[in-house]
Amino acid sequence: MRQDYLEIRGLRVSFDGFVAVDGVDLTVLQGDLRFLIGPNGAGKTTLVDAVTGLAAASGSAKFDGTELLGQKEHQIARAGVGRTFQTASVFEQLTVLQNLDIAAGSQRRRRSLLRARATVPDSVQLAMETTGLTTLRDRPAAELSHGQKQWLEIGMLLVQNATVLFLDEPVAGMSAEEREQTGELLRRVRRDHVVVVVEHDMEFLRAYADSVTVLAAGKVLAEGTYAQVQADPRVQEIYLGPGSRGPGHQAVH
Ligand SMILES: Nc1ncnc2c1ncn2[C@@H]1O[C@H](COP(=O)(O)OP(=O)(O)OP(=O)(O)O)[C@@H](O)[C@H]1O
Repeated sequence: MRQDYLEIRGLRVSFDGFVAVDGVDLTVLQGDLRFLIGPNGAGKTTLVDAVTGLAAASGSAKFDGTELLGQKEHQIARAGVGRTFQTASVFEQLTVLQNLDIAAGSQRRRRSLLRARATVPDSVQLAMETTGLTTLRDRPAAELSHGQKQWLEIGMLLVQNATVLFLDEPVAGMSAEEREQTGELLRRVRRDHVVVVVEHDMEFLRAYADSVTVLAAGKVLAEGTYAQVQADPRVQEIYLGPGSRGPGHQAVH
């Protein structure tokens, strides 16, 4: 079976002379649930912004042979690269199904979109099953829990045929049960997606990360399994250990 991958080489982003991402190389394979961690200001969000067309960057970021840098946001989305934001950007007054329909670019006219429908496109049905939202399909998004909104956002990426998923702190603010369900959801989607999770929650990371990349001051500080990076003295010093600027010391998002 073909295995998709994202390949970032020499990625560099600067803001008025301040280098936020400083020559990052990162390869993420389909099936490998990758977590991207590091202190506040390490450059994690800026890296995601660069690859998804929100920040100008130099170097290279390729997916499926396509160079993403220099392309517009919508072109990058069409190339199969999607992201979520910490604050879910779903349409609150529309139902789960309607949100997914819109994300799928359904051609149905607005009036028919707002009417209950007899059949649901396969891609939308599959996304509801994958995210566990099938029984909530006719609920307005406003009535969903924080966790369910995050899953809906992931579902919206799936129906857009995103193959590379960047997820920004998906479990922030979730209950313990929702976190576990999110972990299981990520395990399901990693099988046929390239998944990069930006996260500060170390318990979640320990439970679900296949591999971890640690960024610090715009550079890759360490990479490996959770156990490997956790044991790395440089990571201890900068992020995980006592006295570091690590997760125990993060501002609450
Ligand atoms: N638009 C911008 N203009 C100027 N500086 C910026 C801009 N965006 C980010 N930065 C700076 O770039 C650095 C990296 O920020 P970034 O948000 O990528 O870090 P992060 O690792 O995602 O941090 P956090 O964990 O707090 O989200 C920070 O010093 C930040 O202040």
